[in-house]
Amino acid sequence: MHRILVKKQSGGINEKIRLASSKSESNRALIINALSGFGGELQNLSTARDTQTMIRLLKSEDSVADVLDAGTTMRFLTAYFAITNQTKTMTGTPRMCERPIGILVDALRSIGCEIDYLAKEGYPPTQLNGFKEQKTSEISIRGDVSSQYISALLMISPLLPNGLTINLMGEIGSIPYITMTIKQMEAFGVKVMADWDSKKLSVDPQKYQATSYQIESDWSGASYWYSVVALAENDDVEIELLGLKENSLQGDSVIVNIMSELGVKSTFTPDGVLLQKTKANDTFEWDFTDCPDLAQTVAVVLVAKKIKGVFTGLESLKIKETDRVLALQNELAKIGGTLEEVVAKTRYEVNSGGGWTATPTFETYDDHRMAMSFAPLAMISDVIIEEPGVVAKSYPSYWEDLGKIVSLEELK
Ligand SMILES: O=C(O)C1=C[C@@H](OP(=O)(O)O)[C@@H](O)[C@H](O)C1
Ligand SMILES: C=C(OP(=O)(O)O)C(=O)O
Repeated sequence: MHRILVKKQSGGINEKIRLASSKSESNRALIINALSGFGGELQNLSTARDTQTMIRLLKSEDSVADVLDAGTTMRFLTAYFAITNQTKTMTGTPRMCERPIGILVDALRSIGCEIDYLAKEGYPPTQLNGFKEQKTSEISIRGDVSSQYISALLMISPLLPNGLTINLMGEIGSIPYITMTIKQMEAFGVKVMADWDSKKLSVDPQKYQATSYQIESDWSGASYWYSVVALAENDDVEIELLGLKENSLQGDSVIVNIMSELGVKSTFTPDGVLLQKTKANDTFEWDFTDCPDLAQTVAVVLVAKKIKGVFTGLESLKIKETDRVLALQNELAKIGGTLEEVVAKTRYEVNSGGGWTATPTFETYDDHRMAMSFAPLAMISDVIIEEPGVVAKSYPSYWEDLGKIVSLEELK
């Protein structure tokens, strides 16, 4: 078992951090570039394991594609391999094989792809057996389980001989990730007709144009730096995050607004964004439907700063790298916090108790965001993070970067 001690940092901070690149943008650019014939030039591709896995599997001629724990890689490659008529076994970690894929498989089957389940109906591993002819050009798909199914279908749709119309059913989660997909498709010369009032996305048959594409830094990764500033007890704290843009494709850039209520002022600079301390509100309410990956960051900040919170839109958290609601409940308890479901499956309250005295040790549940959300508590006390290597999924240089402002010690 590996553990890392993150030592309390109470001094002033004046630091510039070059943020890691976005794995979400990288994985879309890689799929779209592959569909354009691999002719483009992708700049600032992420070093995240999820992206490196995508690169490896796009090149591999192996009949088995093991995506490890990468959700986008699983969903995007399933659609990509299916539609490009490749025979592949799609698999991943035990947790990946508990993350549903049935909605995507049903949609691909109705379009004309041959796909079998190799273990449990609705879940990986799957066997992709090719695509002969398009059976339909209009499908309906639930929008409340994962937007990744919709992004996966959108990206392959220009290649379908009759194009594709996708009717989105029910609530739609993670919409900014769908618009990110659409904008990246457009950057490669493809037009998508999106009618959000009637929840209809249509794509005519078209060719992607290979192009040069620059990937932005990662706003989800930026959120942990916002935590550092929000939790700092010293007012003399300034961190400039390099590589971020105000007009981002990433919905997680909403962290700017969230943290403006929790004690962090953002000022955009020519190189990125400057974070400074400001006063926090006493209460906080947010709907995370559009930005599920920020929920852990914000929950930790609320408990540590003793700000009472109300969270909605957490439905998808239970089927991510771990059940993030349960993981948060377990670990927040170690700092006197609670995340309580007050209205079944919709409304949660975040409360804080008396705080903590001994050095807390946080488990990470094979979830990079658990490690990265809890480590900034070092602005208040020493903390120990178990299995710190989990950060490799999205932000491999997280500890190296954090080490610029705090002392880290590997424990046996
Ligand atoms: O499309 C993407 O890049 C992602 C979409 C989101 O998933 P869901 O659509 O399953 O919420 C998000 O949580 C994930 O980290 C990345
Ligand atoms: C949920 C995440 O990723 P994925 O679904 O792509 O595994 C994440 O990065 O927080």
